[in-house]
Amino acid sequence: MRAMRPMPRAVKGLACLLGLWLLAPFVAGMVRLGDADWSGVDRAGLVRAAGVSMASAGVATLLIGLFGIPLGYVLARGRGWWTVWLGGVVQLPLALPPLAGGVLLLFLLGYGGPLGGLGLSEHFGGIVAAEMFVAAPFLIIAARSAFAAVDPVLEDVAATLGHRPGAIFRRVSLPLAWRPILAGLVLAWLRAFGEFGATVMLAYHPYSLPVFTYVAFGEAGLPAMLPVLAPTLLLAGLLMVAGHWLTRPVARGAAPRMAPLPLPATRERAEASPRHLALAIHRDLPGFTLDVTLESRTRRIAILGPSGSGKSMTLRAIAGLEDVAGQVRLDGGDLSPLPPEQRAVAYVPQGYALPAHLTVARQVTFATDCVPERAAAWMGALGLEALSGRYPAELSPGQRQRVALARALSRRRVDLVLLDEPFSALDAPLRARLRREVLAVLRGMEALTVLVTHDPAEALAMAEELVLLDGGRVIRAGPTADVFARPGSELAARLLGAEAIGDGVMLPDGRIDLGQGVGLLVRHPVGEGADLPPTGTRVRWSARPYQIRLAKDGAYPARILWRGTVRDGQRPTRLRLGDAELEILADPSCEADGACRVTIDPGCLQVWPAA
Ligand SMILES: Nc1ncnc2c1ncn2[C@@H]1O[C@H](COP(=O)(O)OP(=O)(O)OP(=O)(O)O)[C@@H](O)[C@H]1O
Repeated sequence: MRAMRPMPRAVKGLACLLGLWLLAPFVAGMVRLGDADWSGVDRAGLVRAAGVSMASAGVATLLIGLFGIPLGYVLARGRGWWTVWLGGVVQLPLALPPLAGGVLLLFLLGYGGPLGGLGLSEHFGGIVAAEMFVAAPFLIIAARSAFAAVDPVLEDVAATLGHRPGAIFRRVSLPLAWRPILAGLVLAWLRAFGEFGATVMLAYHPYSLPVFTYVAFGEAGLPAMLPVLAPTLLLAGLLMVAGHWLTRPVARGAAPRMAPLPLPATRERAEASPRHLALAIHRDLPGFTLDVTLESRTRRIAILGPSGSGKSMTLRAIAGLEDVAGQVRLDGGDLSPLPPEQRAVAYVPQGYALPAHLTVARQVTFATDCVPERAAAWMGALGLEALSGRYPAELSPGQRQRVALARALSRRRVDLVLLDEPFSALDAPLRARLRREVLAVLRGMEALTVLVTHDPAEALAMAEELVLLDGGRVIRAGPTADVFARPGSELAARLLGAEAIGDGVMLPDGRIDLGQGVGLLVRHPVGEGADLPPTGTRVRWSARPYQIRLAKDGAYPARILWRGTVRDGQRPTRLRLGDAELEILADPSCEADGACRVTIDPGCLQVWPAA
């Protein structure tokens, strides 16, 4: 459990003062208990009035809950002027003195009013109507805040798992918001139970408990009040205790048992055929425009880009969760008109989106078309079996990420696997193992995978095609090896991890003239010399710092300019190669100094025309 942080003294002092002020009238009443006059109390009338108040408050609260919970949801999720207007309207009864509220209700429900024919005036129904009017805002405001606190991404992910809006409301939004809503219902009942002003205007008869108290006060004065107040205090106290009990933390539910089967990927399967994804999507936001056009025939695409470049938005647009213009086509079929629950996607969002009220086992089996055996297999493969009864709050970020992965991959039918940084919270060995396992499963699936990542190595390991995004636009796309070899711009090269960058001029034999007689050999993955910038073009080139190695028999002469201290088993070393100065990570055991030779694999070089 989290350690308690000390509270500021001033805050505690102010809180206690208000608590004392609220308690003071009760103490004052207790002190006067001895003066209570029980003789003149109409006990039968008191019991009747208490019954009327309990029943009317109960009916009013039921109706308030039935209509107020949906209204709270609409206010929390709705957009536009009418939600603002509606939000103001529901607070009006709070702003009015209850007597004024009663007068307005009389205009509506009294004799001659538009709803006077209902005959609610001087009727039990009138008490309920008055209580609803004054007590409803308590529940609506509580429900609106409770729903607003539910992360909309949880609802989005539930939609991608096949749940329709009604089911999402019942299975995600309502359970997550339930405890504050229950507290709102208790408050509404208490307010309805104690309601006097509006009731006395609309329905003086039959006596509710507050009206009975008022009448008794008028007839017998203060000494008769204590016996009359006793049931009020008792009932209110009982309800508060019941409310506290109802809103206590819920007990842990038992996890369903599942018999694990081997993962689909462990069965030998040939890699499925490529799929055709065509994107032409556009979205204008204040300060950001997403404009992605992309055509790809492959099985696994990685989207790489700096933070805020639109990677997640693109993924969400493919899932149908983003309000974009344009089209998302898969194998020629237009997905754009389909809601997320009909797009057959396995979506792993960045924040994992695990509803707090479901155990790990229930999270993993949450999809409408979950295959329980597959879920069990994934739980085993991802090391989640021992955690199956835990709630998300009891998991580490890495464990939550694994649950989100298992949930997405346990669906029966998946056309698109959409992974938003699915391995980012995992430690390096687990990340490497999971990458391998997930890749093996993806190879065996018919689905097309779109992976969002910051990690060029992950993109290289997992994707056949690579898309580089910057500022909401595609700056380079193509086969992964091709994009790595020809990033096309310095920005793209840096996104791919280029750090050692030099200049040169293309020579006719597929080499780059680095100056001082050094001709750097470049091999294009598609074929020797193919698709290289034309001879004479000024180019920039790069390699990763660890891809330039000091070696006695290296192909190129170089000069060491500076050697740093060993860090993480490598020594940062600056050297001159031709006219370029490069920083590399050298093997610390290498003692070379001054003149040296280096080797660079021609296949790892990235080349692009200088701007
Ligand atoms: N409601 C909004 N109004 C204005 N801009 C928005 C809104 N929502 C998102 N953005 C902007 O859209 C851009 C793309 O967001 P997105 O989440 O797709 O980025 P990303 O590339 O996934 O970033 P990261 O790698 O940090 O997750 C960001 O620059 C963000 O500031």
